[in-house]
Amino acid sequence: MAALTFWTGTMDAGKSTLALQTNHNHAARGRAGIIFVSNDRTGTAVLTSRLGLSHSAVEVDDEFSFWTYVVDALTRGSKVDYLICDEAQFYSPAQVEDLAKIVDELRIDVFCFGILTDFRTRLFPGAARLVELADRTEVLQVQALCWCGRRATHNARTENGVMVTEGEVVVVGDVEEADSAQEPPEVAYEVLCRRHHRHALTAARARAAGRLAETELLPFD
Ligand SMILES: Nc1ncnc2c1ncn2[C@@H]1O[C@H](COP(=O)(O)OP(=O)(O)O)[C@@H](O)[C@H]1O
Ligand SMILES: Cc1cn([C@H]2C[C@H](O)[C@@H](COP(=O)(O)O)O2)c(=O)[nH]c1=O
Repeated sequence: MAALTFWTGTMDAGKSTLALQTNHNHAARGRAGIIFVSNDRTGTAVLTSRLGLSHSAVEVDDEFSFWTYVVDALTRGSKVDYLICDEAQFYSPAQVEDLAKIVDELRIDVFCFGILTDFRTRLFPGAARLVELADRTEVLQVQALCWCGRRATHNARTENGVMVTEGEVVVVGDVEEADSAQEPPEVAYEVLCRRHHRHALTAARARAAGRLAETELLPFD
């Protein structure tokens, strides 16, 4: 039975890696899949993992219709057994509804990967619709860690090294450890536990305050 599965986790949790592994495992058994992505941080129409793997993909923009794309492919005689959908938080609710329709009406497996919440801790509309519609929502087992050692649950955005909680929701970027010897990046992300997100206490701020050496850091729980 086809299913809509949503794999989620913070930034840097391994979602794109799992997306590529999922594609590899299904393709290795002769199943035919299509890979979709939206706004990958390395460019257009490519799905990349920080572990170094990458794969060409179909770029999903605001106008894109999953339904039309897949029905066209089937009409042309292509076999489609599954879809891999990365950066799914950027899809619109209507696009997510199309994915559910593809599962139900065309009996194609859909595997989605994306973060749940933005830098303000609010759900992305696409991720919210996925949680509402998915047959299964799974959290990645690999834990991204806050600088304090707790499980990272939130994505923080920094601008010139300072954590911000206001701004455009979509700003493509990477997790980057600010190097004290260099200018901090204009925009970067850092994963934090809830407490340190609430306190806007990034690794750089903690280091500056001498907190990293204190009891805050250990024990890991
Ligand atoms: N040099 C490295 N050695 C081992 N693992 C790494 C290395 N660099 C990154 N990773 C792993 O890659 C993960 C990020 O994978 P990626 O698929 O790009 O994440 P996501 O799509 O969730 O943002 C990190 O959580 C880490 O486990
Ligand atoms: C929190 C947050 C993230 N983004 C962007 C930054 C990255 O380009 C992607 C997440 O990619 P990853 O593969 O999960 O690391 O999302 C954003 O635009 N707005 C945000 O609030």
